[in-house]
Amino acid sequence: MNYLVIKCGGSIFEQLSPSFFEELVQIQKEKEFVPIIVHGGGPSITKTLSSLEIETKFVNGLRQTTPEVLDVVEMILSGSLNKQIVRNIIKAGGKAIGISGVDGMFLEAKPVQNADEIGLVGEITNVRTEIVKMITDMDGIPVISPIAVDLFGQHYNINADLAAAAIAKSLEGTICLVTNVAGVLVDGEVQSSLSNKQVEQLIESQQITGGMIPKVHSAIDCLENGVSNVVIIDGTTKQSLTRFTKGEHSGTFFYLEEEMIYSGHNS
Ligand SMILES: Nc1ncnc2c1ncn2[C@@H]1O[C@H](COP(=O)(O)OP(=O)(O)O)[C@@H](O)[C@H]1O
Ligand SMILES: CC(=O)N[C@@H](CCC(=O)OP(=O)(O)O)C(=O)O
Repeated sequence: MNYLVIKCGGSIFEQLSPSFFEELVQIQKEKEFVPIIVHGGGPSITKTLSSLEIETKFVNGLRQTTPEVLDVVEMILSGSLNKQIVRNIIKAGGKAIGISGVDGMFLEAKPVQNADEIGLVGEITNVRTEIVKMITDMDGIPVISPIAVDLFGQHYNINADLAAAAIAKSLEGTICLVTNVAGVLVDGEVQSSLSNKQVEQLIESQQITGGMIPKVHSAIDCLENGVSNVVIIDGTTKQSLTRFTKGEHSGTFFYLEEEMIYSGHNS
């Protein structure tokens, strides 16, 4: 099976047109790829937190998550946004089944290393792929919200790019990170491809910041762990998904740059 993990960022929810979901349903019908949606929802979470007068802070693109914040994150991601996407797929003629990483312990996690600083943010330790396979075997499109759980029933907030990467790695699929920019920009120019080394340099020089950091880290992590095709594309451009599945180049592709091995010889 050629699983295609499509991560939809919260940054584009408002701008995703019905044609995006029609393309998705068409891709599923053509059967070359088995699509799986993983979604974020950062801006909606921030808006709701602000209406509740709860402060928002991000550390390297990850939300500082107190128990109070986590309740809001789960309500927005696994509640309204997940079901909004399910309904949009139904409107486009598809069958979608929405779950969060908590359901069936689909995404198992442990606290991140810097939990002292960022709270209830998790690192995924196990993906129960049989759960999405059950849905895709029924011709459903899984729609996954990135909340994870541990064996004690504690839940965790997971950045959606990192959740999508964990799922793509476990399924040895392809991953397409759909966002609100045309790709990774450097001095205003879209980079058509970037290597792991260039990514680190661009983070270091602060050309890549905020929400783009977990995205590029996920991209490289995927490549290093068996995912062959990783791209960031613009969800606001028509046909962006279809073009990707047809092998047309848009957005930013990623590749691994091997260490240069000195092959000189002494004479
Ligand atoms: N070098 C960069 N190129 C493009 N976008 C960048 C870059 N550095 C930071 N960003 C920011 O990252 C944002 C995308 O991340 P994010 O807002 O988390 O999106 P999503 O909700 O789709 O995950 C862009 O809208 C832009 O503001
Ligand atoms: C730990 C962490 O940062 N979780 C994210 C989950 C949502 C997300 O990733 O949404 P986007 O894809 O729109 O950025 C958050 O709380 O915002």
